[in-house]
Amino acid sequence: MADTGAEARRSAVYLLDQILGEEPRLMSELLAAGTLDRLPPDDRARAQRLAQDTLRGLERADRLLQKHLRKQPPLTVRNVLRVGTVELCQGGAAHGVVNTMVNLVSGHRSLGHLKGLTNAVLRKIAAEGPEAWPALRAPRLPKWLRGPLVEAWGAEAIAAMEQAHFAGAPLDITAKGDPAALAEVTGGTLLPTGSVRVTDAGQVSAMPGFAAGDWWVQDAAAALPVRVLAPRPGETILDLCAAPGGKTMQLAAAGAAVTAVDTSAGRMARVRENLDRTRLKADLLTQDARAVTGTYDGILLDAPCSATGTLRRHPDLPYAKDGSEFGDLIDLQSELIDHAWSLLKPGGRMVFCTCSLLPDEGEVQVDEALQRHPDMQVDRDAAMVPGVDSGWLTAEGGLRLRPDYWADIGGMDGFYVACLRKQG
Ligand SMILES: C[S@@+](CC[C@H](N)C(=O)[O-])C[C@H]1O[C@@H](n2cnc3c(N)ncnc32)[C@H](O)[C@@H]1O
Repeated sequence: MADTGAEARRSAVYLLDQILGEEPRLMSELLAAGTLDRLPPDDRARAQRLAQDTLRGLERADRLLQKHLRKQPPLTVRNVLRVGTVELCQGGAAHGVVNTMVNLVSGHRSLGHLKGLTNAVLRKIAAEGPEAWPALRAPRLPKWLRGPLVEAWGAEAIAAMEQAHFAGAPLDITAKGDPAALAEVTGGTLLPTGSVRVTDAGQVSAMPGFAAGDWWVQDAAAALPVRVLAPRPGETILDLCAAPGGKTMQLAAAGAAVTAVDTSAGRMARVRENLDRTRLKADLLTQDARAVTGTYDGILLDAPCSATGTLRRHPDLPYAKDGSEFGDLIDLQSELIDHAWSLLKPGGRMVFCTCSLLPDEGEVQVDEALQRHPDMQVDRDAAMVPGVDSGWLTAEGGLRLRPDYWADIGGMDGFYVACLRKQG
């Protein structure tokens, strides 16, 4: 009989070998390089889900496995055991999971001799893992990231964020038109801030209204910067660091005259595809935002950042990164703020945002920008859009969004958003 899960499991192990290997790679890079392209769509989705679930539960899986391993096997076998453990503990049928995993190891050129070990260990996990799993703590962030985050938000908040990371994320979508109608058509829930949340979505491109361009995928927190900017029809809006274009589509759908800028030609091609599908218009410039000229009524600066707010959706990031690039990103963000400010009309407003949990990429950036630009003020009222909790307002007047907020309805990505007004 054909082993239906074999290809997806083999590919999940391959993804983990790359993400957790000596030269760690991000899942997004691996997917963009076509790693899973040869698989049919179902297997591709399953491989990705298995790899992500395993990364979310890695600490728990390793805890259970360590009892049965006298010494660490090679990385590929460890990853076979990890994927198997997570599947078994999340209700996977023991026979299918164990058989496939043993076959994966026995068919491997240099690891075949470890098939007995794989079989023995996974049988023990199948017997005791599902009961032990829920009692284990939510996996912790690696030290390099946990340290600065505990310093910023305190140990209790970080424990709550780790729960949110472990829980993963539902699918959030933004309507081109009426969000209440979209919630009805998709069977989703209308969130207080106007996004629609869909649980158990299945294949996104097969959902009603996708092909017609009625909506796009965008986390509820990521949809807030444009709501704070509140573009009006006909206004000239510069969208800096625009790809893949979630916010560009929001700006264009509001009727603004949008100029969208990004350095990456590959990512800009995705903005074009997204605009074409949704039948929305924007002028696209593939260049460094620091070289843009002209003046604009409003600016959205969604600066490149550590992306530490998106770990619910990107559990590979804490493993594939080590924080060594934070300093350069922080410097780039302040250069982008300074150049963007020079392009804003007097009386205009600029929304600065990052999908980061680090204050150095949010609150501190704004505090420092206020020192450098005497004509800059934070517009606190602009941040209070419908559905936003006043407790999310920060001392300097921005919004701090965290993955542990809205815990009872599925959380949100971590984000920082501030509306900066230029004196008229
Ligand atoms: C956080 S993502 C933007 C997400 C996007 N605004 C959206 O809503 O879909 C940051 C983007 O900044 C771009 N970027 C990085 N450095 C840049 C620079 N110096 N000038 C323009 N874009 C840059 C990256 O290519 C990346 O697409």
